[in-house]
Amino acid sequence: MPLLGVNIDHVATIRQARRTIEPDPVWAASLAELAGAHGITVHLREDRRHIQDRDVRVLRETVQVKLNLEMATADEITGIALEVRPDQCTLVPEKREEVTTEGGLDVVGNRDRVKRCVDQLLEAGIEVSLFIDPDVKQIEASRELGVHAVELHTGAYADAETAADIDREYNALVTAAAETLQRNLLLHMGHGLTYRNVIPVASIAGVSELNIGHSIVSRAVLVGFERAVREMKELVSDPN
Ligand SMILES: CC(=O)[C@@H](O)[C@H](O)COP(=O)(O)O
Ligand SMILES: NCC(=O)COP(=O)(O)O
Repeated sequence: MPLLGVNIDHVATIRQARRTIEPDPVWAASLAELAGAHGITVHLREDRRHIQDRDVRVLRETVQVKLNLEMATADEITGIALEVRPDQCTLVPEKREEVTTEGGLDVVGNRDRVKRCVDQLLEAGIEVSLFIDPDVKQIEASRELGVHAVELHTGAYADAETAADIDREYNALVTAAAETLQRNLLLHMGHGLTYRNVIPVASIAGVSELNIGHSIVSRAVLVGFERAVREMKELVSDPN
């Protein structure tokens, strides 16, 4: 059974829409833990559009399950990771103008830069995972860097619309999963997984960690909406 890492980035997205203090992703992490999450994932983007430095530092103090920090290979962020020491760092590509992480890290094309970051993290005793497309060349390049795991980007599968496209992208994940396991790398997967598309991915043999965020936060907003309105209505209808 894969472990569930809950990505709480988009709790912070709602907070940053007003640059206020709520909702606090630290509280969301505690609730996720109480609900049985095996891990908490946050992506400290260089542009700080959602998760902030303070969140990562407080989460390091409060999270009792695995804390997974997603990060670019940038020196500034690597410095924060080395200071905060999450249990795991997942290296991801970043583009300022993207809405979300569009593709996997190009480990083949950026070997030296990725290696420099990986080496520093491994030396500090932090587990390292590389967020890559389901591509055998990227898997092999990841293995050569001595990382613990790869996280296969499930976005193309999640975005596929026709049955043929879904099948093709799913088969690519299944093949890449087998290639990953053959190389004795831990197999993680994530991005764009939802309540509708997760079951086939969770069923892939050997997947040990799924990181899921946007869909959980989206559902939380809706399943909590009625109660939130009721509670506000009680306050305004009976202010005394
Ligand atoms: C790397 C990844 O797949 C997710 O963490 C995703 O990056 C969430 O953050 P964004 O939606 O800001 O990309
Ligand atoms: N690495 C994937 C992740 O952490 C969550 O991605 P998403 O579910 O928010 O698309």
